[in-house]
Amino acid sequence: MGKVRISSLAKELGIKSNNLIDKCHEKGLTHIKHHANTLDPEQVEMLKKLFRRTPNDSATKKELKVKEAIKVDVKEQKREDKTISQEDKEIKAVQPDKIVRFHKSTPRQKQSTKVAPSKVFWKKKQVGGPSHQKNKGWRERYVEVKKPVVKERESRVIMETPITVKDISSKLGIRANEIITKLLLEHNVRATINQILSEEIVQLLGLEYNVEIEIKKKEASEEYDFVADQVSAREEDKVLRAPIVTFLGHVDHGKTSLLDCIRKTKVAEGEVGGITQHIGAHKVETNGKHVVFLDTPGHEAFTAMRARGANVTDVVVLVVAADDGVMPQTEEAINHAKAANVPIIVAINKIDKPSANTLRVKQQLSNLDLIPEEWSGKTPFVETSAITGAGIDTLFELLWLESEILELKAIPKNPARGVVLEAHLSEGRGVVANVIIQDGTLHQGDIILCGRTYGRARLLIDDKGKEIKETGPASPVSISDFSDIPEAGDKFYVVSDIQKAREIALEKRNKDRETSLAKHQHITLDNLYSMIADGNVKEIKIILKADYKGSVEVLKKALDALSTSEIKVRILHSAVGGITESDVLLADASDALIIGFYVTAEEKARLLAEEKGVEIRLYKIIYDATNEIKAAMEGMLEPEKKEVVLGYVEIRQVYNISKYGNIAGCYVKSGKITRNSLVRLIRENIIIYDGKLESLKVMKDDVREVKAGFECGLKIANFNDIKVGDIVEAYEIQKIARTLSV
Ligand SMILES: Nc1nc2c(ncn2[C@@H]2O[C@H](COP(=O)(O)OP(=O)(O)OP(=O)(O)O)[C@@H](O)[C@H]2O)c(=O)[nH]1
Repeated sequence: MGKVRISSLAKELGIKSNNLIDKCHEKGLTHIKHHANTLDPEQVEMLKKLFRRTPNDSATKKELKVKEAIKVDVKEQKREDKTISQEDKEIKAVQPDKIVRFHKSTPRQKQSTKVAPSKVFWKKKQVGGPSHQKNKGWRERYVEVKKPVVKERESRVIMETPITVKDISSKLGIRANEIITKLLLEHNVRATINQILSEEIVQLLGLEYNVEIEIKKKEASEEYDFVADQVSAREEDKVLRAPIVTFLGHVDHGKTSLLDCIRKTKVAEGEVGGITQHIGAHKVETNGKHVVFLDTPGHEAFTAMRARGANVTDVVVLVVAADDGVMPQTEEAINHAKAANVPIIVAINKIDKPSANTLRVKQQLSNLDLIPEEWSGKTPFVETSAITGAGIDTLFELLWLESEILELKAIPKNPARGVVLEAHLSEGRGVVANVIIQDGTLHQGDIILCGRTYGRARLLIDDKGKEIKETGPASPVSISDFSDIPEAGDKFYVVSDIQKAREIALEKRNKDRETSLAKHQHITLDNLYSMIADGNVKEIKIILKADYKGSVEVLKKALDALSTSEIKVRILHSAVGGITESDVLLADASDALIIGFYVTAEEKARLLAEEKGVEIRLYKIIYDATNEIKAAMEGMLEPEKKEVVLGYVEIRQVYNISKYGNIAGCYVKSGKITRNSLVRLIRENIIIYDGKLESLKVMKDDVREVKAGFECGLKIANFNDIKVGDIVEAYEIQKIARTLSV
C-alpha cells in the first residue's frame, strides 16, 4: 500500500476529513493540515484501528440490527430492480446522525430503521408498486451498496506490447472512456477500448497522467513459446544448410537468363525427368551440394520481402552486364543489399558479347566499394554467360564457399519453420502456400501455424513437381491445405496442437487488425530527438535523391559531416532522380528518412510513403537540409506556426470603469472568440493594436468562448483606446509539424 490521502481515508472511514485531521493532531501528526495531505501505511493502520469499532459497541450493534432488518430477500430484490427509476440510482452516503425513514414501511421495518449506520453507502430505491396487495403504492427503501474502491495510482508501471486502451485503463486506474475521449479531443486519435496504441501515444498518456510507463517489447517469437520448447539448439545437432540466393541488378543485365541457365543445366543434371515448378524458389544440386535460388529477381521484391520482416536471402548475386557496365539500378541493388547486410557476389554477365569489358565493370564497382578479391578486395567476382553457361560452376563454388563462411546451419530434427514466398487458392488443392523452410524438417501431415492462418501439410510438392513425404532445411516446397490464404513474408511454424494453432492464428488476426490502426512509427525529423533521447536511435539512415550527380555528392558529404560520436548519419542509398516506390520500400524496410533535393516523389511513391508512415523531406537549399537534420538531432526543430482567424467581433458600446479601464460591449459577428484568443483591434481596415485578451464575459460571468450571434464583454490587455464600431479580430497560432516542399 502506498501513501493514502486524508480525504480518501476519511471517506473510507465514513467520517469528515476535519475529524480525521483532529485525530491526527491528537496522535501527534501535527504536519497534517489539509485533506490532500498523505499518510504512511503505518499511520493509516493506526488511525483505522482508532476508528474501527468492535461488535460490542452499541452503535455497531444497532447497525447490525438495521442491516438485518433491511435485508431484502433475493427474489424481492430482483423484482425491485426492474422498477428502479433513473433518479433513484443515485448513490448516497448517509450521515451518522441521520435517521432513515421509509414511506409506508412495514411494521418490522419501522421498528428497526431508527438509526442508519455511518460507514456504508446506501442506494435509494423505489420498490413495490400498484401490484402489491398489502402495501399499495410506491415505497422508498435504502439498500446497502458496495463502496467504490479507490485504487492508488502507481508512479511507475511496466507494460508489455501490444498495449490497448483497456490495458492502460486497468493499469493506471483511469476509466477507459476518459482515455478514449482524451485521445480523440487532445490527440486526434480515434480509439476503441481494444485498440492497440503506438508506443508514442502510450508514453504521452503516461506523461499526462503523471505515470512513468516503461514499455517492454514482446518478442515476436514469444508468441510461439510453446513451439520453441520443442526446439533443439544443441551445436552437435546442427548441420550446414544450402545458401538461399537472390539475383539483383539493372534491367536486362541477365538475371532471369542466368536463373534459367542454371535451372536448365543443373536441375536437368541432378533430377533426370524433373519438370521445373514455379514455387517461388528452386533447389539445385551438383556434386552433393545444394544452392537455393529465389525465383523473383530484382531489388523491389527483395526489399518488399524484407519490409515484411522476412530476411530470407543469405547471399545476393549482383548481375552486371559486361557490355553495359554499372547502371543506376546496379547502384540501387548494391545499396538495397548493403542495407539488408547481405553479402554480395558479383556476376559480370554477357562475357560472350564482343563488346564485353570486364575490366571497366570491375573499376566501376571498385568505386562503389565492391573491390574484387584479385585486387585485394573482399568481394568475390565471377565472369558468366547465360548463353554459353560459362562461369556457372565457379558461381556455385563461390556460393558454397560463402555459405561456409557465413556458417549457415540448421537442425534437421527440429520441427520446420520458414517463410511464405507466395500463396494462392488453387482449384482442387485449396489454399496453397509456396514456402521456403529455413530450419527443421517438414513432414506430411504436420500442423502448421502461418501468420494469421493455420492448417495441416496434407500435400507436399517439391520444386520438381514431385509429391514428397518430408523435406529438410533450405528447401522450397508447395504446401496445401490452409484455413486461409497467408501473405508473402508470413513466417510459418510446425506446432503440435491444431487447437492451439487455431487460437494463435485467430489472436494474431485480431491483433493485426488493431495494430494496423496503430501505424508503425518510422523515424521522422519530428520524432528524431525523442527517439535519440530514448536510446532507440543510434544511427540516422537516409535515402538521398537529387537532381544532379554533383548535388548528390555535395549533400552526401554535408550529411555525413553531421555524424557525431553518439549518432551516426548513414546514407543507405543516394542517386540522381525522383523518389520512387523502391526508395520508399527501402526506407520502410530499413527505417530510413528520404531526402529529395530539387526532385519530387512519384505519386505511387508518395502514396506508399503515406501508407507506410515513411517521411519524405524535400529541399531546395543544401543548408536547409543539413540544418534541419542537425536541429532535429538536437531537438530544436520548431513546428511551423500558422495563424488561424477564429472570428470577428464588433464593439457596440464602451464602458469606462475607473481603476480597470475600458470594457467593450460586443457582438460576435462571425466565428467565435475564446478567452485565450489573441486579438487585433481593427479600425477602418487598419490594425490599431495586436495583443491579448484580459477578460471575456457574458453578463457578469467569465466564459471560455462566445460564438457568433451572441453578445459579450471584453477587455483587451494593456489597451484602452477602443471605440464603438471597432472590429476585434480573434485569432490563434496553431503549431503544425513542418513539411517542406519544393
Ligand atoms: N549475349 C548474351 N545475352 C544475354 C546474356 N544474358 C542475358 N542475355 C540477354 O539479355 C536480355 C535480357 O536478359 P534477362 O535475363 O531478361 O535480363 P533481366 O536482368 O532478367 O531483365 P529484367 O527481368 O527485365 O530485369 C535477353 O535478351 C537475354 O537473352 C548473356 O550472358 N549473353
